[in-house]
Amino acid sequence: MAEQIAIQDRIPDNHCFGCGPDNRQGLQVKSYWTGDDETRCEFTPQSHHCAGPTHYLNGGIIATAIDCHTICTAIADGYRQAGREVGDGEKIWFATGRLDVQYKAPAPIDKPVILEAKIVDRSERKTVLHCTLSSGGRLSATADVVAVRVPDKW
Ligand SMILES: CC(C)(COP(=O)(O)OP(=O)(O)OC[C@H]1O[C@@H](n2cnc3c(N)ncnc32)[C@H](O)[C@@H]1OP(=O)(O)O)[C@@H](O)C(=O)NCCC(=O)NCCSC(=O)Cc1ccccc1
Repeated sequence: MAEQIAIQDRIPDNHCFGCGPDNRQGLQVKSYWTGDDETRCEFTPQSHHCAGPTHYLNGGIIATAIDCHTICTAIADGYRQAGREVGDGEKIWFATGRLDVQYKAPAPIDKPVILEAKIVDRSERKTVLHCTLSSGGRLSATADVVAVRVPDKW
Protein backbone atom coordinates (compact mmCIF):
# COMPACT_ATOMS: atom_id res chain seq x y z
CA MET A 1 0.00 0.00 0.00
CA ALA A 2 1.33 3.46 -0.91
CA GLU A 3 2.35 5.55 2.10
CA GLN A 4 -0.23 8.24 2.92
CA ILE A 5 0.70 11.91 3.10
CA ALA A 6 -0.30 13.38 6.47
CA ILE A 7 -3.44 15.53 6.40
CA GLN A 8 -1.46 18.45 7.87
CA ASP A 9 1.12 18.24 5.08
CA ARG A 10 -1.64 18.96 2.54
CA ILE A 11 -3.33 21.87 4.34
CA PRO A 12 -2.04 25.12 2.81
CA ASP A 13 -0.77 28.01 4.96
CA ASN A 14 -1.10 26.16 8.25
CA HIS A 15 1.20 27.79 10.81
CA CYS A 16 -0.55 26.26 13.82
CA PHE A 17 1.56 25.66 16.95
CA GLY A 18 0.15 22.15 17.26
CA CYS A 19 0.24 20.96 13.67
CA GLY A 20 1.63 23.56 11.26
CA PRO A 21 4.41 21.97 9.19
CA ASP A 22 6.15 25.35 8.97
CA ASN A 23 6.02 26.10 12.68
CA ARG A 24 9.47 24.95 13.72
CA GLN A 25 8.75 25.45 17.43
CA GLY A 26 5.45 23.59 17.18
CA LEU A 27 4.41 20.03 17.98
CA GLN A 28 4.18 18.93 14.31
CA VAL A 29 1.21 16.64 14.92
CA LYS A 30 0.47 14.38 11.91
CA SER A 31 -2.86 12.64 11.23
CA TYR A 32 -3.81 9.89 8.79
CA TRP A 33 -7.10 8.34 7.67
CA THR A 34 -7.61 4.79 8.92
CA GLY A 35 -11.25 4.34 7.89
CA ASP A 36 -14.15 6.23 6.33
CA ASP A 37 -14.65 8.49 9.35
CA GLU A 38 -11.62 7.61 11.44
CA THR A 39 -8.11 9.00 11.77
CA ARG A 40 -5.01 8.13 13.79
CA CYS A 41 -2.05 10.12 15.02
CA GLU A 42 1.09 9.02 16.83
CA PHE A 43 2.82 11.78 18.76
CA THR A 44 6.18 11.36 20.50
CA PRO A 45 6.52 13.77 23.42
CA GLN A 46 9.77 15.62 24.09
CA SER A 47 11.13 15.97 27.62
CA HIS A 48 10.13 19.67 27.84
CA HIS A 49 6.46 18.71 27.19
CA CYS A 50 6.29 17.47 30.78
CA ALA A 51 3.80 18.29 33.52
CA GLY A 52 5.03 19.37 37.01
CA PRO A 53 6.59 15.94 37.54
CA THR A 54 9.02 15.38 34.66
CA HIS A 55 7.78 11.83 33.92
CA TYR A 56 4.25 12.79 32.82
CA LEU A 57 2.97 14.59 29.73
CA ASN A 58 1.51 18.08 30.27
CA GLY A 59 -2.28 18.33 30.06
CA GLY A 60 -2.22 21.34 27.76
CA ILE A 61 -0.02 19.48 25.31
CA ILE A 62 -2.52 16.59 25.43
CA ALA A 63 -5.37 19.03 24.71
CA THR A 64 -3.40 20.67 21.88
CA ALA A 65 -2.61 17.32 20.25
CA ILE A 66 -6.29 16.32 20.48
CA ASP A 67 -7.37 19.74 19.16
CA CYS A 68 -5.10 19.56 16.12
CA HIS A 69 -5.81 15.91 15.35
CA THR A 70 -9.58 16.39 15.44
CA ILE A 71 -9.78 19.80 13.72
CA CYS A 72 -7.52 18.64 10.90
CA THR A 73 -9.74 15.55 10.58
CA ALA A 74 -12.73 17.90 10.19
CA ILE A 75 -10.84 19.99 7.61
CA ALA A 76 -9.88 16.87 5.61
CA ASP A 77 -13.47 15.65 5.83
CA GLY A 78 -14.68 19.05 4.57
CA TYR A 79 -12.54 18.64 1.44
CA ARG A 80 -13.71 15.04 1.06
CA GLN A 81 -17.37 16.06 1.29
CA ALA A 82 -16.65 18.69 -1.40
CA GLY A 83 -15.11 15.98 -3.63
CA ARG A 84 -11.63 17.53 -3.54
CA GLU A 85 -8.17 16.54 -2.34
CA VAL A 86 -7.05 18.42 0.78
CA GLY A 87 -5.49 21.69 -0.37
CA ASP A 88 -7.11 21.74 -3.83
CA GLY A 89 -9.15 24.83 -4.76
CA GLU A 90 -10.76 27.24 -2.31
CA LYS A 91 -9.43 26.77 1.23
CA ILE A 92 -11.52 24.99 3.81
CA TRP A 93 -10.97 26.00 7.44
CA PHE A 94 -12.59 24.74 10.59
CA ALA A 95 -11.96 26.26 14.04
CA THR A 96 -12.35 24.71 17.46
CA GLY A 97 -15.74 25.69 18.90
CA ARG A 98 -15.62 23.22 21.76
CA LEU A 99 -12.89 21.00 23.20
CA ASP A 100 -14.07 18.94 26.14
CA VAL A 101 -11.19 16.79 27.46
CA GLN A 102 -11.43 14.24 30.25
CA TYR A 103 -8.12 13.17 31.73
CA LYS A 104 -8.41 9.52 32.77
CA ALA A 105 -4.81 8.55 33.58
CA PRO A 106 -1.40 10.21 33.31
CA ALA A 107 0.52 9.67 30.08
CA PRO A 108 4.23 8.86 30.53
CA ILE A 109 6.55 11.38 28.85
CA ASP A 110 8.86 8.66 27.48
CA LYS A 111 6.32 6.84 25.29
CA PRO A 112 4.48 7.82 22.12
CA VAL A 113 0.80 8.64 22.54
CA ILE A 114 -1.78 7.33 20.08
CA LEU A 115 -4.75 9.50 19.17
CA GLU A 116 -7.78 8.00 17.46
CA ALA A 117 -10.56 10.29 16.25
CA LYS A 118 -13.98 9.43 14.89
CA ILE A 119 -16.46 11.73 13.20
CA VAL A 120 -19.78 11.18 14.96
CA ASP A 121 -21.86 13.85 13.24
CA ARG A 122 -21.55 16.42 10.49
CA SER A 123 -23.73 19.20 9.14
CA GLU A 124 -23.11 22.21 6.89
CA ARG A 125 -21.49 24.35 9.63
CA LYS A 126 -20.09 21.89 12.13
CA THR A 127 -18.46 18.51 12.58
CA VAL A 128 -18.64 16.64 15.87
CA LEU A 129 -15.81 14.28 16.77
CA HIS A 130 -14.86 11.91 19.55
CA CYS A 131 -11.19 11.29 20.28
CA THR A 132 -9.18 9.01 22.55
CA LEU A 133 -5.55 9.37 23.56
CA SER A 134 -3.70 6.28 24.81
CA SER A 135 -0.20 5.54 25.99
CA GLY A 136 1.29 2.06 26.16
CA GLY A 137 -2.16 0.57 25.57
CA ARG A 138 -3.72 2.50 28.48
CA LEU A 139 -6.43 5.12 27.93
CA SER A 140 -5.18 8.52 29.12
CA ALA A 141 -7.81 10.94 27.83
CA THR A 142 -11.06 11.17 25.92
CA ALA A 143 -12.46 14.25 24.23
CA ASP A 144 -15.60 15.51 22.56
CA VAL A 145 -14.91 18.21 20.01
CA VAL A 146 -17.05 20.54 17.91
CA ALA A 147 -15.28 21.86 14.81
CA VAL A 148 -17.05 24.85 13.24
CA ARG A 149 -16.61 25.80 9.59
CA VAL A 150 -15.17 29.30 9.21
CA PRO A 151 -14.65 31.40 6.06
CA ASP A 152 -11.72 30.58 3.77
CA LYS A 153 -10.07 33.91 4.69
CA TRP A 154 -10.24 33.06 8.43
C1 LIG B 1 -16.38 29.96 14.65
C2 LIG B 1 -17.01 29.95 16.06
C3 LIG B 1 -16.47 28.74 16.85
C4 LIG B 1 -18.51 29.79 15.94
O1 LIG B 1 -18.96 30.87 15.18
P1 LIG B 1 -20.45 31.31 15.25
O2 LIG B 1 -20.65 32.40 14.26
O3 LIG B 1 -20.84 31.54 16.67
O4 LIG B 1 -21.13 30.00 14.72
P2 LIG B 1 -22.66 29.79 14.56
O5 LIG B 1 -23.43 30.36 15.71
O6 LIG B 1 -23.09 30.18 13.17
O7 LIG B 1 -22.73 28.21 14.71
C5 LIG B 1 -22.49 27.28 13.68
C6 LIG B 1 -22.75 25.91 14.27
O8 LIG B 1 -21.71 25.59 15.21
C7 LIG B 1 -22.29 25.37 16.50
N1 LIG B 1 -21.39 25.95 17.50
C8 LIG B 1 -20.80 27.16 17.44
N2 LIG B 1 -20.03 27.34 18.54
C9 LIG B 1 -20.17 26.22 19.28
C10 LIG B 1 -19.63 25.81 20.52
N3 LIG B 1 -18.80 26.58 21.23
N4 LIG B 1 -19.97 24.59 21.00
C11 LIG B 1 -20.78 23.78 20.32
N5 LIG B 1 -21.33 24.11 19.11
C12 LIG B 1 -21.04 25.33 18.62
C13 LIG B 1 -23.64 26.08 16.49
O9 LIG B 1 -24.53 25.49 17.41
C14 LIG B 1 -24.07 25.85 15.06
O10 LIG B 1 -24.54 24.53 14.92
P3 LIG B 1 -25.80 24.22 13.96
O11 LIG B 1 -25.32 24.53 12.55
O12 LIG B 1 -26.89 25.14 14.41
O13 LIG B 1 -26.07 22.77 14.20
C15 LIG B 1 -16.69 31.31 16.79
O14 LIG B 1 -17.30 31.29 18.07
C16 LIG B 1 -15.21 31.53 16.93
O15 LIG B 1 -14.56 32.06 16.02
N6 LIG B 1 -14.64 31.13 18.09
C17 LIG B 1 -13.17 31.15 18.26
C18 LIG B 1 -12.57 29.90 17.61
C19 LIG B 1 -11.10 29.78 17.93
O16 LIG B 1 -10.39 30.75 18.02
N7 LIG B 1 -10.65 28.48 18.12
C20 LIG B 1 -9.26 28.24 18.44
C21 LIG B 1 -8.36 28.38 17.23
S1 LIG B 1 -8.71 27.10 16.03
C22 LIG B 1 -7.55 25.88 16.39
O17 LIG B 1 -6.72 26.05 17.24
C23 LIG B 1 -7.66 24.58 15.63
C24 LIG B 1 -6.99 24.61 14.31
C25 LIG B 1 -5.85 23.87 14.07
C26 LIG B 1 -5.25 23.85 12.82
C27 LIG B 1 -5.81 24.56 11.77
C28 LIG B 1 -6.96 25.31 12.01
C29 LIG B 1 -7.56 25.32 13.26
